[in-house]
Amino acid sequence: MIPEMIVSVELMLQSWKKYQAKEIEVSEEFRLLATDIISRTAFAYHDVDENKRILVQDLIDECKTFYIAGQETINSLLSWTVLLLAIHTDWQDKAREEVIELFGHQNPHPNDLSKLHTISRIINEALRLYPPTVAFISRSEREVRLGKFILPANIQLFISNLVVHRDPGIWGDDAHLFKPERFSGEVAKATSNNVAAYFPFGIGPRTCVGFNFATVGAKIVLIMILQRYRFTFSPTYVHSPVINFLLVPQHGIQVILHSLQSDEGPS
Ligand code: HEM
Repeated sequence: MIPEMIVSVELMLQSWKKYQAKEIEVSEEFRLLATDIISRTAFAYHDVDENKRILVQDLIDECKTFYIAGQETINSLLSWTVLLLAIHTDWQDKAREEVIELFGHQNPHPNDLSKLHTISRIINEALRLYPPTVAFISRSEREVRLGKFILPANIQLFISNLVVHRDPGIWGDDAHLFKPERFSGEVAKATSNNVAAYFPFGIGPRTCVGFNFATVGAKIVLIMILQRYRFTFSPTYVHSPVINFLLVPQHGIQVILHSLQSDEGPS
């Protein structure tokens, strides 16, 4: 899965060469990238045993689910993360130092992805402030006590992680600020022992099946961008997060790219 992800990112970065020192709208770029990554990874199933092959109708259904659940969520995560790093260039520099220390200018190696502590904290904090899926619905199977409330069986609960993720009672008075260092220890420490207060991928038995795919994918994309570019906030950007099913930037995300190396780029 990782080699296919790397090919997709390389193709995107090839096309970025024409934006050197210019503004680029990354949100649309990441939408196309996410489509390409999912196409290359999820649907290359060609088992020699015909009985094990996926049925065409099942394949179509899986395609719909994965494209809908996966494409825009990854796009949203990458877009907000790039925006936050374009604003907080100190964190961008720290992330790049970590990348260069681990991978130099080579493509990322799967074995070392777990050593990316700074980038993991940045992704966690981006998902806290801008969770792509801001809310989801669960159903109570039986009567249940929730704090001072008794919830009857069979009701639908609208659960918003966005609200909980920004609650100063849990995260402190700086709940609205980008501070990846919150995640330098356990989630329990960041949430004052309310581990269930951080759930960008949902919670419980229906938690997101694409969690690993999305976080590994996001790390690879960020590593490969950071190796090649510094990016800064563009004055044309207008901050307008809107909930259009997912949390998206209404007017896209414009940043300025500054190339860090010759036209050849990393090998
Ligand atoms: C940053 C990226 C992503 C975020 C924030 C995210 C978030 C979520 C959330 C909040 C849920 C609902 C969990 C619940 O109801 O408790 C969910 C479910 C799901 N996600 Fe993701 N997701 C992401 C990426 C992906 C990707 C890449 C895929 C597949 C390629 C995917 C596939 C699914 C599927 C199939 C479900 C339904 C699981 C079920 O109902 O059993 N997601 N996701």
